[in-house]
Amino acid sequence: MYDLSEAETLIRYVLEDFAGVKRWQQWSDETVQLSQDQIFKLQEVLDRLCKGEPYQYILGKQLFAGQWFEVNGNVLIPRPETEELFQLVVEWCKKRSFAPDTIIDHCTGSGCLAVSLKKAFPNARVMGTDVSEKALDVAKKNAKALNAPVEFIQVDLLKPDVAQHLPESVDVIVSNPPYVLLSEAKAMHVNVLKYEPHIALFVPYEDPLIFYRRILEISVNTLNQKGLMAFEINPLYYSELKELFSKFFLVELLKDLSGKNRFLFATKQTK
Ligand SMILES: C[S@@+](CC[C@H](N)C(=O)[O-])C[C@H]1O[C@@H](n2cnc3c(N)ncnc32)[C@H](O)[C@@H]1O
Repeated sequence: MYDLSEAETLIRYVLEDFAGVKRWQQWSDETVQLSQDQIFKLQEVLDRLCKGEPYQYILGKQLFAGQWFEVNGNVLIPRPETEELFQLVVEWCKKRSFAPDTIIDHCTGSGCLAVSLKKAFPNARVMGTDVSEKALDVAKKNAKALNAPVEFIQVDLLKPDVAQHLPESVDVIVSNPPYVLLSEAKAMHVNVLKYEPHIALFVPYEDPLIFYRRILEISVNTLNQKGLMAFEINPLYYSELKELFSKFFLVELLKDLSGKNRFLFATKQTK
């Protein structure tokens, strides 16, 4: 379901992208005559929308941190919470006048975090990892289109040999890994389940901490003293995650705009 302003924005994008009706034409009093071909394209879009396909997959793009990212059914549609994570990481660094040299984004998907971080810290070496080759294809396209040289590598974080592919010293590690249990699926929107990649949503073995434990394991010795590990988390497991990371790091939980414990920041030094 869309609210009124979302629906209006969507209609404007659809008119522009699929029927070639420019923004100024949409605002002017002039009548725009659509061709048969344009009407056919609009009908096609309407059919897909009526079936519940997310408009981002239909348009093939999503705005994230002020930039358009290409998306398709092989990548999760970047969420506003993840944009909040990006902003919080940038603020954290700026507040400390910390210019990271090396940044890793695990489970990069569309590359939205990795590419945005490269834009925010152009001098940093930025890497993005993902198990899905098809997701990495999208991430690479986004990095190229947005002129953000990011190194993308295919790794399965759950396999033992991951560390050898990663730098030995890292300043910032971010991740929005899969964090939903299959048992939570019934509470999810049917269109998310139908159209978004399940590998991006669900944890294997019904283990909600699996990716965090693994990223912690491969990063505990490589994160620099002044560095930051920042995660998007499932608010249902914030206390277990806090306990896990507190064994090695100073931990701060941050809330998202809807007031949920959505982000975990782990550092080696005092705030
Ligand atoms: C929640 S999505 C996040 C995508 C993107 N970072 C974002 O925030 O929009 C999780 C990503 O983890 C990847 N993934 C799933 N299992 C993985 C594994 N075993 N190793 C590495 N990446 C994995 C998925 O392919 C997916 O792109």
